[in-house]
Amino acid sequence: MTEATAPVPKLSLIEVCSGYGAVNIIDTLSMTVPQGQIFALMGKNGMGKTTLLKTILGFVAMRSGRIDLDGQSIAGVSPASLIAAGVAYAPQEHALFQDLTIRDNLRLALHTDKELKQGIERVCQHFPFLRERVNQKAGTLSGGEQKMLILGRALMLQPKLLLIDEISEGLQPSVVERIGRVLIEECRANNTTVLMVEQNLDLVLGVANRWAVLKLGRIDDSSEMDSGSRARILAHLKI
Ligand SMILES: Nc1ncnc2c1ncn2[C@@H]1O[C@H](COP(=O)(O)OP(=O)(O)OP(=O)(O)O)[C@@H](O)[C@H]1O
Repeated sequence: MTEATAPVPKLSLIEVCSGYGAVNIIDTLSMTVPQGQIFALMGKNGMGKTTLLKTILGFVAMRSGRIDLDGQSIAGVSPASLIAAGVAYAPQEHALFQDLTIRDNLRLALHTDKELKQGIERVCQHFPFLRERVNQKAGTLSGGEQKMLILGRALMLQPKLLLIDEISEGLQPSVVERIGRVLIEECRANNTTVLMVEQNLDLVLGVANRWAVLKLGRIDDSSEMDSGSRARILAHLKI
């Protein structure tokens, strides 16, 4: 009898440590993000969520442990090579060039202008308000509109793995819902895997297949999304 082989996860972290100066912020953290799923990472302020995303991307050095993308170690792989391999990042802050136009901010996601027209069209289908405003400077968009542009730019190259940092912060409920729909559509259309750091529980409950709570640099709890998830997550996040 042949044994069934488990599918290779899109991303796996094994006993990863990273941090700043003498302090480890991420502390022997292990987690697995399955292919094609939306994985929500939650946790109180300062627990290391952004640091974890930056460690995956190589912006913060991994001190020990192992990170695999499609089963292959990404130790020493530059952020630029990861982007070329289909990884995209929608950061929490300082993400846009305020004095560049929306078109030029979107263009920055690409290696060449060959994909520009098609990419802008795809982003404008998700966020139609951008269509009439592509020549406007990004800095003239409202905070919420800028968040949509940040996500749009991360989607320009139809990423295989999308890392998102608190995209819903400060957004009105209808925009949060739109973002949720966009993420679900991208996953269905392109088999995109999403790792999202998120504080908005309704968004997480609406889109995520799995969730984890980060506490002091480690996974404190994790589960597939089910009927008990809401209460469990709330218990972790209460002050
Ligand atoms: N560049 C840095 N140098 C030193 N310490 C840092 C740096 N960046 C973050 N930290 C510290 O690392 C810890 C984790 O920060 P991080 O931004 O990863 O947390 P977080 O869970 O994303 O928080 P939040 O929910 O508030 O965004 C915090 O104590 C923070 O002050």
